[in-house]
Amino acid sequence: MGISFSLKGDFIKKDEVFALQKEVERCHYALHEKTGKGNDFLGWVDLPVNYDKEEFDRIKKAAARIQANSEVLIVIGIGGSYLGARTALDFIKTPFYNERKKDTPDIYFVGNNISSAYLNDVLAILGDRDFSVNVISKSGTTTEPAIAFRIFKQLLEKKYGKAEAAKRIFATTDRAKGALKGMCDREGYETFVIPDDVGGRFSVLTPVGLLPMAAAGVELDAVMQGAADAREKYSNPDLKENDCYQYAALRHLFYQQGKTVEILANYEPHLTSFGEWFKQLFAESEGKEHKGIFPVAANFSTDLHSIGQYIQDGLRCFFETVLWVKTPKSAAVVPFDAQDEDGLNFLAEKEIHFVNSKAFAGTMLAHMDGGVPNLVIELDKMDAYHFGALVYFFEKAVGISGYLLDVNPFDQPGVEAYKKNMFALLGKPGYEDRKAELEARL
Ligand SMILES: O=P(O)(O)OC[C@H]1O[C@](O)(CO)[C@@H](O)[C@@H]1O
Repeated sequence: MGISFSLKGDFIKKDEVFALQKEVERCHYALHEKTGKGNDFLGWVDLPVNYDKEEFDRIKKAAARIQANSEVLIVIGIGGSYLGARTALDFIKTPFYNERKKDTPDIYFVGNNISSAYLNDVLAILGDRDFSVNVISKSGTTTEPAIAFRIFKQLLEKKYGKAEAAKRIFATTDRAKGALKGMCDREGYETFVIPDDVGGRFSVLTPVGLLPMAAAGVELDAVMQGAADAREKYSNPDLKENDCYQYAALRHLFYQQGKTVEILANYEPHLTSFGEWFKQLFAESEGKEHKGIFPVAANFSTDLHSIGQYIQDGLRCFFETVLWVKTPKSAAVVPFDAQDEDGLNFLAEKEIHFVNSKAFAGTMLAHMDGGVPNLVIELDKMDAYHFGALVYFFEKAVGISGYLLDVNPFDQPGVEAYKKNMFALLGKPGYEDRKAELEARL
């Protein structure tokens, strides 16, 4: 499997890492034997081999129907009900997926913010093209997707009539409970299940991520194979043999040294949204009890010209994890220029990826010289197989890392605070006292 991991420099000695063997082993067995905190949300551990095959086929059939009758697929969801599919398309296809000539529908993601301007822009881009909707919400009551669903459901019904609209709505939600599930049963929408034991941020390999991927023509079998191979590879409790556990252990050691921020850096714009997915996975899993590494993402070399200064010379409170892709999706060379006014002819006819690789190596050494530890995850390429594998690598790593930190990595109670305030300020019935108290503070 084409993923490798290494610690660069000597910020931490190998022996210090391996000294965590017993601790890591405890976390490993807590995950695999389901005896740790949040153990009712461990469905993702065996998901790559233990998933509903009948539903998997149904996803492919639904995707084929969407491809046949829709020029656009509107995907509605937020957080884990959105970021996995978004990053899969960018990673496996391209961030220019919608602009590319293709025989699969354009895909637009809505319901991941509360901006009327964003919604209006998507409506304008959609125009009068034929479309379908995939609404994704485990709870069915999340404000952002619920508002968007109202809008696109009404648009579908106006355009096609209620019966035909119902055939164009695909809902990915809880098996039995929730507002969305109730609506699906009543209206006859085709539904796909977010398993009870898989939380939102761990749901990319469920129908949450798989239906939009399939609609875009991604080979789902390759995604699942990558994840299954990663599951196998990272199931060894021996820290010396397990790259994923070494990554988790190193994060823990850096955290103990006061490195409270992790920058996930990449050198491919196809990985920008992977950084967004990573941020949710780690922030919701570890940021609790006033503990946890704060995850941020950076896109190099772009951001070397913005936050690069801070990384080199600012506070020393972070470490970097660099995602490096060995083989780019396509190649190009630096052209020769007879004038050579920019002095770049020494690079003429050289691969642009070669230049990128030297930017990566040079940056890593500069940042390490500046006191920033570097971890490197090397990926052979960006395809469906490696996407599945990389997703599993990070999911397993955050499980171990969260247990090392002694938090429940599988809940997210803190997310409720803003929702309660928002509902109170919006005047939701039942929140009257809170509304008065909050308004007095504004
Ligand atoms: O699928 P739902 O229930 O709409 O929730 C969306 C997201 O909201 C959260 O519950 C809180 O951010 C996430 O964990 C989840 O991914």
